[in-house]
Order: sequence, then structure tokens, then C-alpha cells
Amino acid sequence: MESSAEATQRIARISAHLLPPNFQMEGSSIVKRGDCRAKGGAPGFKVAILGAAGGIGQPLAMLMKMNPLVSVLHLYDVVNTPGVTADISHMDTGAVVRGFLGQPQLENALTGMDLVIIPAGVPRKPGMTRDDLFKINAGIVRTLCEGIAKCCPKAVVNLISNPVNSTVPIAAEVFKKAGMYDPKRLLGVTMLDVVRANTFVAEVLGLDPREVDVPVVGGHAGVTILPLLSQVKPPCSFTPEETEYLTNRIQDGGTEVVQAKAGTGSATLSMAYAAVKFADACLRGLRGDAGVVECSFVASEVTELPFFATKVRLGRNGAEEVYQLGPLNEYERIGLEKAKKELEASIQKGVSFIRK
Ligand SMILES: NC(=O)c1ccc[n+]([C@@H]2O[C@H](COP(=O)([O-])OP(=O)(O)OC[C@H]3O[C@@H](n4cnc5c(N)ncnc54)[C@H](O)[C@@H]3O)[C@@H](O)[C@H]2O)c1
Ligand SMILES: O=C(O)C[C@H](O)C(=O)O
Repeated sequence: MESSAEATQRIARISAHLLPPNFQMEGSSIVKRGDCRAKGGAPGFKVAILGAAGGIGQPLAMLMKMNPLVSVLHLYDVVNTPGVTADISHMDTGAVVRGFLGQPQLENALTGMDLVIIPAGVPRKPGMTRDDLFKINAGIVRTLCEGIAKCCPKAVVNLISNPVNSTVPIAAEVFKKAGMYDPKRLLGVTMLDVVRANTFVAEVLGLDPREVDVPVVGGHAGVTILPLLSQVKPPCSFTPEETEYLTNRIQDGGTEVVQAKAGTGSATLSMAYAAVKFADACLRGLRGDAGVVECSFVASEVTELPFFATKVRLGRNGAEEVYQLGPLNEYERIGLEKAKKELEASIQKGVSFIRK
């Protein structure tokens, strides 16, 4: 049987063979030749994307390469990273890009990272719930988080892989087991729900979506996605029909895309946009900017559940402050009870997966 050292060498050989002429292997990672700035330490943050060759991963990698706060961008996947890395590295922006292929290169991909974004795992097909992805994605998230615990325990983690309501508790349990869990640094990405809510509400109000801010709380699946339409900025009111239409459309936004894609996947482009919006907010927080506030699924004491999505203030240590829900109307109070019931089971499922 092939040892792990042999596997590393074999993948390094394959990777080297696939590299374009201006790339070389450095240890088991792919770097651009003459790439002094990576070593010289250009100002900025080091960011890794795990699942970088996927439907979300590729546009996310492209957009992060355009982000001026990023100095080093590591692209990790179990397939196709040499091609994606070569392609993205031609963009004339500041970040240095390195590719990492397969499990033996995971540790090199993660070492020294400030922010790790995880869109690795299978997406839904029509007729599936996000929970149907648990079987495959739970194990993927566990392995990747074990790598983070070992190689970059201080990194802020943005977890995209579904079902987020369970994968975030899985990550927390892996980190607890490793003795490095810092709840502030583990953030479930629910930004796409906010992006959708801003878009759909703006449509109804006849506004530019960039002027609209809709808090979306709870979690990231069906009824756990709870838009707080009574707290929309700029202040406005909705008829009961508009409230029903908007709440349903925001809760079913993911399914709308899954059905339209008809078996070829789920939201990738809007998700990459949302992921970059959220990652950029995390990096501005890490830089020390004041007043960076976004919604995220985090460890929380806002309800009786151990995790809940609300607005959080992002700072040098991740989610430094978790905001309360604020005043809810009757419609939202009923929605909150439904959301909590489903969330409780999903959180427990994630916790049990590691504690079993
Ligand atoms: N949080 C959200 O709002 C949100 C939105 C959209 C999609 N998602 C979820 O994001 C995930 C990815 O979606 P996608 O459309 O990019 O899927 P995809 O299949 O196009 O890409 C997933 C990538 O993950 C890679 N991968 C698989 N196992 C891996 C491992 N062990 N290590 C590293 N990489 C691995 C695959 O090779 C693939 O390149 C899905 O679980 C999807 O449900 C979440
Ligand atoms: O709906 C999905 O399965 C993907 C994602 O969670 C989304 O909201 O688009």
C-alpha cells in the first residue's frame, strides 16, 4: 500500500507535470517562479479557500484575488487546483496565489492563514433538503477543521458548506476536541440570505438594493431563515401579503436557484459574491476597522440555543459582539419559534456526529 509520504511525492510529481512553465513546486505547494513578494510579506492578510475548484470556489477565488486586503491566497481542493491556480494567478492584482491539491497538501495550504473560507462539499439537487447533504459534507468539514486546528488555530473560519446549521456545530466540536476552540473565530456564512433579502425587499419597495439593509436571523435552511422585515432600513412598512411573499421568497431563495439549475447544482455566483462581501467584512474587522457589522451563524446566548444567526460586530478577534434580536412583531415571533424548533435538531445532529 502507498504510504502518505509516497502519496505526497506522487501528487507533487503529478502537480509539477501539470504546471505551466512559470510555476514550480515548493515542498508540496505550487508557487509562481520568482515570487519574492510572498516571502517579502506584502501588507495584507493570508487567506485560504478550501474547495477552491468548485462552483462557488472558482468565482470566490477570482473575487478574493481582486481584494486589496489579501496578500496571499491559497487555493485547496481535492481536484483541479493546478489549472484554477494558473488561471487566477494571471490576474494583475496584488495577491500572490498558490495551489494545493489533495489531502497530503492540506497542511501546507493552511499553515499561516489568517482567514479560511470553506465552500467544500456537495451541493443540492432538486427535491433535496440541505440536511440531505449531511452524510457527505459532515465528514468533509470534520477533516478540514482538523487541519485548521493543527495548522492555523488562530485563523478566522468562514463556513459555507451545507447544512450550515449542522456544519458549524461540527466545526465547534472538532475545535473543542483539539483544545483550541474560540467561538469568536467560527462564523457560519448566512450572507446570501441577507443579499437575497436586500434584493427582494428593494424590488418591492422600488429602491436600489444597495440602499436596503434587512437583518436575517436564525439559521440557513427553510424556516430557520428568518428575515426581520420590521427592522428594515430605511424604515418602511409592508402589507400582510407583502410580508408573506417576501418571507417565503427569502426562505426559498436557495431552492429557487436549485430548481432553475435543474440538477446541475445550487447557487454559486451569488454565493461567491456574498462570501466575498462577508470575507471582506471579516478582514476589515481583523484590520481593526470600527463598526463592521454583518449577520452570521455563531455561538450565541441570544436564544436558549447554542448557535444562532444575528448581527455580529466583526473585530480583530472575529465576532467580538453578538447583537440581540431587537423588537419583533407577532409574525416574526411565530417565525422565531418555528425556526428554533428546527435549529435545535440540526445543531444536535452536528454535535452528535463528533461526540458519538
Ligand atoms: N452557506 C450558503 O449560503 C451556501 C450557498 C450556496 C452553496 N452552499 C454550499 O456550498 C457547498 C459547495 O457548493 P458548490 O456549488 O461550490 O459545489 P461544487 O460541487 O461545485 O464544489 C465543491 C468543491 O468541493 C470540493 N471538495 C469535495 N471534497 C473536498 C475535500 N475533502 N476537501 C476540499 N475540497 C473538497 C470538490 O472537489 C468541489 O470542487 C455545498 O455544500 C453547498 O450546499 C452554501
Ligand atoms: O440552497 C442551497 O442548497 C444552497 C444554498 O444554501 C443557498 O441558499 O443557495
